[in-house]
Amino acid sequence: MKLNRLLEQAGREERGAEDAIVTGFAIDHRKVAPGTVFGAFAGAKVNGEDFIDAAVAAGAIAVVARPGAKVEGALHIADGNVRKAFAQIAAQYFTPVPEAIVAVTGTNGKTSTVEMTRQLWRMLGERAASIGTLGVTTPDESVSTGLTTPDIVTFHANLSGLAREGVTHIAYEASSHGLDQYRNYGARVVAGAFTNFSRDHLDYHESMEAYFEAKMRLFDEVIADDGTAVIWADGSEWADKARTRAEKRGLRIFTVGPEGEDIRLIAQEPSQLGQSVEIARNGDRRTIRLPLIGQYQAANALTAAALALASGADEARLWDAVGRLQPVRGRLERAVITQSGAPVYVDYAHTPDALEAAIAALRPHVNGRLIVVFGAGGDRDTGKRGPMGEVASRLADVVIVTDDNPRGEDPADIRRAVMQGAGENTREVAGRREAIAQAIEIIGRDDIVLIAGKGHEEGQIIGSGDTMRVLPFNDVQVAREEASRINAGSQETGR
Ligand SMILES: CC(=O)N[C@H]1[C@@H](OP(=O)(O)OP(=O)(O)OC[C@H]2O[C@@H](n3ccc(=O)[nH]c3=O)[C@H](O)[C@@H]2O)O[C@H](CO)[C@@H](O)[C@@H]1O[C@H](C)C(=O)N[C@@H](C)C(=O)N[C@H](CCC(=O)O)C(=O)O
Ligand SMILES: Nc1ncnc2c1ncn2[C@@H]1O[C@H](COP(=O)(O)OP(=O)(O)OP(=O)(O)O)[C@@H](O)[C@H]1O
Ligand SMILES: N[C@H](CCC[C@H](N)C(=O)O)C(=O)O
Ligand SMILES: [Mg+2]
Repeated sequence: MKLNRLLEQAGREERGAEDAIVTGFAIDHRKVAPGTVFGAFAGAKVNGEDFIDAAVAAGAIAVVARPGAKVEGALHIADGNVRKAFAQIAAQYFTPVPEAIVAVTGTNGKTSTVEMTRQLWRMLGERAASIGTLGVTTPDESVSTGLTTPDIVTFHANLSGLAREGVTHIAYEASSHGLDQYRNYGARVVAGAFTNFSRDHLDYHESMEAYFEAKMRLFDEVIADDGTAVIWADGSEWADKARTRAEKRGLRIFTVGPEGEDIRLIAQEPSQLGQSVEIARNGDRRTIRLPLIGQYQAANALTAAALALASGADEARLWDAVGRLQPVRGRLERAVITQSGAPVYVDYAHTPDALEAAIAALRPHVNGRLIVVFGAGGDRDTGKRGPMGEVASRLADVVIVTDDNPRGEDPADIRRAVMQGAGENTREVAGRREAIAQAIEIIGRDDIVLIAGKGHEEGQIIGSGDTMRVLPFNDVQVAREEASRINAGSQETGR
């Protein structure tokens, strides 16, 4: 595509050589090829401007950079907001895109909600995909990207690649990091949901207000002018604030939840393998049998239903589809039933609020003790560790604090920080496999084990920088292995 045509479409004033043709986009100079538009971003680790010369030498024909940056040998597209300008131009290049794009933000529930939205669309006969922590999931496959919101080039390339494959509906996860860095800016988003807001990522955002501001970029800038803001309305202060922001922008408001006006959650009744959910919608009451346990999963399912409605789904068939939702990988997933008949669940709770929600989800199903195994990730928000210890210790019966992804930190230091918030019912066990084994060893017939924090993850990240290693580790698999090892051992000893 001609560079000048692209710039014109993006509403830019700059013009390059008449015959210049754009062949791609890159934000890493090592990915520049002849004809690339390079984005020089000032990052957390290094300054992309240091690589402008190298990018031009590799064939970049235009560089999006701050007005003060030095660009020689290529067109300087100067903008004070480099990431946003780059996203706007890239969006003109990567076309077509799916007709219905929706986004989900919030501290917890993004992955679950995008996955459920994808499932609903699929049951309604659409060719749907999702992009998020679980990777890019299409009608045919699932591919990991390593990030919740991929980088801007990967994101746009995926949108247009999927559209070319015939995907018409996409739900993506808008992480606060992604929103803050305009990693998903540019494409037309017809609806966006705000699930909830609580403590996380304060290593990056520094204050709850700054973290909230990053999330609000979804309503302020990402959703299309005529789009819909879906808000989980639970009466919390943050839900109200989110609503005010969406109203200010002039978006259509769709509220769902116990305080919701468009879908009101009236009652939830847990059953053996799921729950019945009573809602009011357009003056009618209806009960949905949801094959998923836990209040939070109902919240995510209803938010997904709201997104489907906001993007034009046929309501006559929607509620039946909600009743057929499948569990999301690593979210209250039952890993194994031990020899004693007690289940072991794996969940991705890695914030105090999520731990509380996961424990609350399982509580109605426990007659004996709820045993929780978890830790906290290294090189991430340190202030959430004590509160996670406190929540688990207060709400579970037995707590085993162990390692998550230690990254660049000493795992003993992380465990100690978690233990600070915990009480008498909590013990510390180094090594996640050993901790899982100990939980399964003490499980009784009426007990339930919850292994929290890593969910679907396939590896354990140890070390950082050049010494970083990812050791294969999946909680579901380890729980199965330990359960069968312990089972075999007890048969041998005749226990
Ligand atoms: C702190 C953070 O968010 N960092 C992300 C960010 O990097 P950055 O812009 O700060 O980049 P940098 O490494 O300082 O480099 C600056 C620029 O120079 C370029 N560069 C760098 C080196 C070089 O040799 N040549 C070159 O051109 C880089 O490509 C970059 O454009 O942008 C990169 C590309 O988009 C991301 O890969 C990177 O994610 C890092 C690896 C990361 O760990 N991110 C986590 C914290 C994250 O984003 N998590 C959220 C999930 C949160 C949740 O689920 O709740 C996510 O969305 O995944
Ligand atoms: N609606 C919700 N309210 C409270 N907690 C929730 C909710 N949905 C999920 N959780 C908890 O948060 C965990 C993570 O869920 P999910 O992966 O859907 O969230 P996420 O927002 O994508 O997380 P991440 O920030 O890591 O991408 C779940 O395993 C569960 O413990
Ligand atoms: N998306 C989350 C994942 C945390 C998962 C947990 N296992 C950890 O490593 O901290 C984050 O980047 O904070
Ligand atoms: Mg996620």
